[in-house]
Amino acid sequence: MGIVLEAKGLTKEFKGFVAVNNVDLAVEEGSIHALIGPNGAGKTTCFNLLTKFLQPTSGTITYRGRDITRMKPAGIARLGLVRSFQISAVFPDLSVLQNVRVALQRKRGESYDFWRSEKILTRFDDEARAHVEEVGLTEFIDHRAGELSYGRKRALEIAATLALEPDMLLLDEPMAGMAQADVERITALIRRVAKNRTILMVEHNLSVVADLSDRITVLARGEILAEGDYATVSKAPAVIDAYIGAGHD
Ligand SMILES: Nc1ncnc2c1ncn2[C@@H]1O[C@H](COP(=O)(O)OP(=O)(O)OP(=O)(O)O)[C@@H](O)[C@H]1O
Repeated sequence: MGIVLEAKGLTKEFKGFVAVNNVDLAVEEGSIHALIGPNGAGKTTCFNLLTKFLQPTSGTITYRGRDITRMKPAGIARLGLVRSFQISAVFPDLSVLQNVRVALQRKRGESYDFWRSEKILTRFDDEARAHVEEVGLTEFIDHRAGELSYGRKRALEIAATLALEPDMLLLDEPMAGMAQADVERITALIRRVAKNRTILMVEHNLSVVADLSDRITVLARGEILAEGDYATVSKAPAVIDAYIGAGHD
């Protein structure tokens, strides 16, 4: 094992307001690591810094020992560090299979003209089917993505993300807006895709966090309050105070 993703002294200021303040974070290979904290703690900002959607004011980020601090999201995705697609990236009029195939074509199509070759399109189909199966959507493979339930759309989004062959997946509130049945389905799915990958997620649902995470980092006011497994962080007085003081949804 070892550290896959590491941030040191990560800081982000917005016009003098420090949203993330000197955060050190180390994500262990093969683990499920959660970033939690009350509203306004800086989780989203931190996530956007780690996925390179925002540039830090100061600090460094390394992925597998390589400095990625100044890289772009597409560049780190090629290294295997992939952020899950947003729901809006799922094409509602395409089928489940076609959506995953588009993701595969997008990845491979960068340097070659694959569109003309029937054989290669068929090969994409086989690969796409495997990803659809991995997320448990085989029975919906020919359904329009727009007809899927919210939770199944999220599963499709994860299948499209898997098409990019991530070693590490970054998930932004995977349970947001979900009914309990979907929460259970996506929890099982995350556990399954985590078997041979590393996962970092921002998540509000604390029972999901307790259930899934090997390690939890608690942020409040842009700083790390506590870190450890759920039993450890949930007992830390600073964490209890922060959640009670700031309110939580
Ligand atoms: N682009 C921005 N410009 C100015 N301030 C910002 C910007 N983005 C975030 N902030 C501020 O930084 C702080 C942290 O915000 P962030 O969204 O990272 O918190 P969070 O922990 O994700 O909160 P939530 O749980 O409510 O999503 C907040 O006070 C927010 O108002």
